[in-house]
Amino acid sequence: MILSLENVSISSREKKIVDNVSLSIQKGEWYALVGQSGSGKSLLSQAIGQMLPPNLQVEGKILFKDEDLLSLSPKQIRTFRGQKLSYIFQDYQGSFTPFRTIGQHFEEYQKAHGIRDAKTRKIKSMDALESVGLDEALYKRYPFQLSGGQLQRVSIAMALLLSPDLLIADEITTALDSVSGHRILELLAKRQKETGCAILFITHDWRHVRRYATRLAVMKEGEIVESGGKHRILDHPQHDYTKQLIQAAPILGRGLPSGLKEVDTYESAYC
Ligand SMILES: Nc1ncnc2c1ncn2[C@@H]1O[C@H](COP(=O)(O)OP(=O)(O)OP(=O)(O)O)[C@@H](O)[C@H]1O
Repeated sequence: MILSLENVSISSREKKIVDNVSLSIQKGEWYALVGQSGSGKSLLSQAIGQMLPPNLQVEGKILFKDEDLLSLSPKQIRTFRGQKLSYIFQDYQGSFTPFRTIGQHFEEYQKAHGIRDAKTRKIKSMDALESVGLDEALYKRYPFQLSGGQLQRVSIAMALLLSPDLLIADEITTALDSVSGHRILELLAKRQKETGCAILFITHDWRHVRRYATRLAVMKEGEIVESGGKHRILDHPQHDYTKQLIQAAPILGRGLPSGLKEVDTYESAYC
C-alpha cells in the first residue's frame, strides 16, 4: 500500500466539505477519482500533500506507507513533495513562473531538493525532457514560448524527476484540446510503465477511466458513494449516482468511440 486515507474530513468554519473519506492506493496502480464538480476531489487531493487553503481544516489520517502526512512539519512535507509524491495540475500556466526559462525551473526544483552538483542537475533535466519527448532546445525557452501540450509534458517531466511513488494528477487534460490531451495521457501511461509510480487521477472523463484506471472511487457532495475495480463499477454500478454519471457519459459505451483499447497499467507497472 502506498497511500491510505482513513476517515478524512475537510471543513471550513461554516461547513464540512469532505466527509469521512477512506480509500487506499496500491503500489503502481492508476486510481481514478470521479464525481460532480464541487464534490471535493481537488480538496481531498490537496490535503494529501498539506496543500489545502489555510482557511480549511483536515481531520483523520493520511498514511503514506506508514507515515502520517498530516503530522509532518511544513519543512518535512516540502521535502516529501517531489521526492515521494508530486502533483500535476490542470492550470499548467500557473505552475510556471513566466520570467524563468524551463531550464531555470528544473534547476530550482532540483536545488530545492538538495541536488547540489550543477552538472548532475543539467544531465537530469535533459534526460527528463527527453523522457517526455521534448527537444533539449526547450531548456532555454520561456513558458510562453511553449504550447499547452508541451508545458504539460514539462510538468510531467518535472513531477517524475525525483522518482516519486505517487503522482497526483488533477484534471490535467481539461485545458488542452482533445488530441493534445490524449497524447498527454498516453505519455503519462508510458512514463508510469517505466517508473512504476502510482497515480491518483482526478477526472470528469469516463473514457479516461475506462482506458487507464485500475480502480476508482466516485465522490458526491464530499462523500465516496462507491469504490472498487474499474470493470465492476463500469459494468455493474451499484449506486444510483454512479449509474447516472455513467449514463450521462454519452459516448462511453463498452469501448472507446475512437476504437482505443484500455491500457493495463496495473500489470505493466510491475514490469
Ligand atoms: N478555500 C475554500 N474555502 C471554502 N470552500 C472551498 C474552498 N475551496 C473550495 N471550496 C469548496 O469546496 C467544494 C469542493 O471543492 P473541490 O475543488 O474540491 O471540488 P471538485 O470536486 O474538485 O470540483 P471540480 O471537479 O469542479 O474541480 C466546492 O463547493 C468549493 O466551492
